[in-house]
Amino acid sequence: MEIVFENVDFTYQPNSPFSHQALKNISLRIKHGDYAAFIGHTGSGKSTLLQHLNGILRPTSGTVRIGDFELTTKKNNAIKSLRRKVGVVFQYPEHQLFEETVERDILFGPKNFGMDMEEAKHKLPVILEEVGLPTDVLQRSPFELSGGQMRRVAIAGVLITDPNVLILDEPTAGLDPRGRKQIMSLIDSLHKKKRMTIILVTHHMEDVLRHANQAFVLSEGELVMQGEPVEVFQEEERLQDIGLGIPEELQLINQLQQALGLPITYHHQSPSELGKDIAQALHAGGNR
Ligand SMILES: Nc1ncnc2c1ncn2[C@@H]1O[C@H](COP(=O)(O)OP(=O)(O)OP(=O)(O)O)[C@@H](O)[C@H]1O
Repeated sequence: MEIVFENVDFTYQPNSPFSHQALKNISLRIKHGDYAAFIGHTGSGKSTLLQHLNGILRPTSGTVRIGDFELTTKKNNAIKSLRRKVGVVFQYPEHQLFEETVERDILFGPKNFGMDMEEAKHKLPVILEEVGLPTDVLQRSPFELSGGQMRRVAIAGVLITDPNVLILDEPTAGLDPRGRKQIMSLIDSLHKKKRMTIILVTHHMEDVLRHANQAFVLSEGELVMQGEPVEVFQEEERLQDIGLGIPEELQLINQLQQALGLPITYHHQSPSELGKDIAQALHAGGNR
């Protein structure tokens, strides 16, 4: 499902003294199977933009196309089928887990969408395996689980409706570094194995660099930069001007390049591979 925004404006409470334009003339394209990351300072419009992707909000003007579905200023009855195909894991999803058992929580979506419940129940073990939870978790209360496990339950609750697009608004907020790494690698595996389009909002620039293939930068409701993360992060000064930084590994590379006058290219290495590249560049520099 390709996602296209064409000249999208969105204003909260139009025609009121509290009116606020949160999106300004946004045009963008996310191809099927992309891993897109949205970054921007707080209040830049990221959540507002995400809410257009499954019809929670509709543009004040302009068009959002998601596959065959067109979201315009007019109301549309097909919104429920869109919501099944575009799953959203909101910020702090554990605040929306409210059923007595994990099983009931995961089955909330299928029930809401009027899906065949026997079929949905049948899928539970597979979905649990995909998100890395044991089956005995099903009869436990969601509130007995760790933060990372609760995020997995929320992701399972979205995956069970079989979406093509998975949207995650700050999925690692409040998790410790280990929990964050686990959730990011779970998202990676969903992207690769299920060939889902991933749309991520995050404040962690390292995660954008390591995982996404497209970065979109919002500032004051405008899309100010877009491209491959490594290209976007080359614009360090522009990013600083809008209150954003670049990942630590790129800062390190930039500093080394400046100090030593040696070219070091980043191409999605693990830290140890990056270390080797730097050592090689230093060695080559020393032999010049
Ligand atoms: N319901 C609302 N009514 C009026 N203004 C709103 C509403 N929701 C958000 N806004 C405003 O719209 C702008 C964009 O908000 P949004 O939540 O999309 O930003 P964000 O980039 O997701 O921020 P954060 O990183 O803090 O989640 C902000 O100025 C915000 O105050």
